[in-house]
Amino acid sequence: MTVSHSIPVERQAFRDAMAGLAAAVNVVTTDGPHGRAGFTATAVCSVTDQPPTLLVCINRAASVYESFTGNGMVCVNTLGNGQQALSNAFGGKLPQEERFAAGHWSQGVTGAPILEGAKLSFDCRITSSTSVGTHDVLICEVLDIRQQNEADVLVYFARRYHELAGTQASA
Ligand SMILES: NC(=O)C1=CN([C@@H]2O[C@H](COP(=O)(O)OP(=O)(O)OC[C@H]3O[C@@H](n4cnc5c(N)ncnc54)[C@H](O)[C@@H]3O)[C@@H](O)[C@H]2O)C=CC1
Ligand SMILES: Cc1cc2nc3c(=O)[nH]c(=O)nc-3n(C[C@H](O)[C@H](O)[C@H](O)COP(=O)(O)O)c2cc1C
Repeated sequence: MTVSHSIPVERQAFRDAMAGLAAAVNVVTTDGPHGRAGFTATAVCSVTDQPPTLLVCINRAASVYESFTGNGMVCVNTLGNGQQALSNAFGGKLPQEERFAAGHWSQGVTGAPILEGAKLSFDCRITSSTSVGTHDVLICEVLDIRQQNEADVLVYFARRYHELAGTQASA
């Protein structure tokens, strides 16, 4: 293996490499005094199970950024098969009303919109955040989990969507 510390990795080379990482697709939502908002995110992962915590990376240039940091509450809705249209709606430049018109919503403990029919929904409170480059890493404590759908999961890999078959195993 060749290791070099002197040659900076170009942005496009990083993206091309990251396109080789398969990731779940999430519609991340918020609501509160700073408005209802949502965006598509693949930069989501588990941090610790005590207390149950996940992270979400959000671009500070996104139109939704102030709503998320201002409200301090998020719901991470993990998409299942057949929900690519929702991913596209929340990943594009559509106004928020048009994004939310693409789905049906309820509310849980945090007030953030819960997507009806999502595979999983994690209702969370943002406990801290750290700026890294263009993004903020939001540390989110999970207050409630809804497992809504046993269907296949939607995966984003090689710049397109895939449906991954199989039921989820429990420990
Ligand atoms: N962390 C970051 O700032 C970004 C990371 N990426 C990573 O590189 C891979 C390839 O990306 P692309 O070549 O753009 O094609 P792509 O087709 O995979 O990306 C689709 C769209 O999602 C956006 N996107 C994906 N991940 C994002 C992120 N973490 N933050 C902000 N926007 C994001 C892209 O900019 C693009 O508009 C992505 O799948 C992702 O893993 C891509 C863009 C930005
Ligand atoms: C598959 C996919 C994954 C994305 N992942 C992220 C992400 O993890 N973090 C992020 O900040 N933006 C991500 N985006 C981009 C946002 O969804 C997009 O910038 C936002 O919805 C549009 O921003 P706007 O409201 O400024 O138009 C992703 C988009 C797509 C299509």
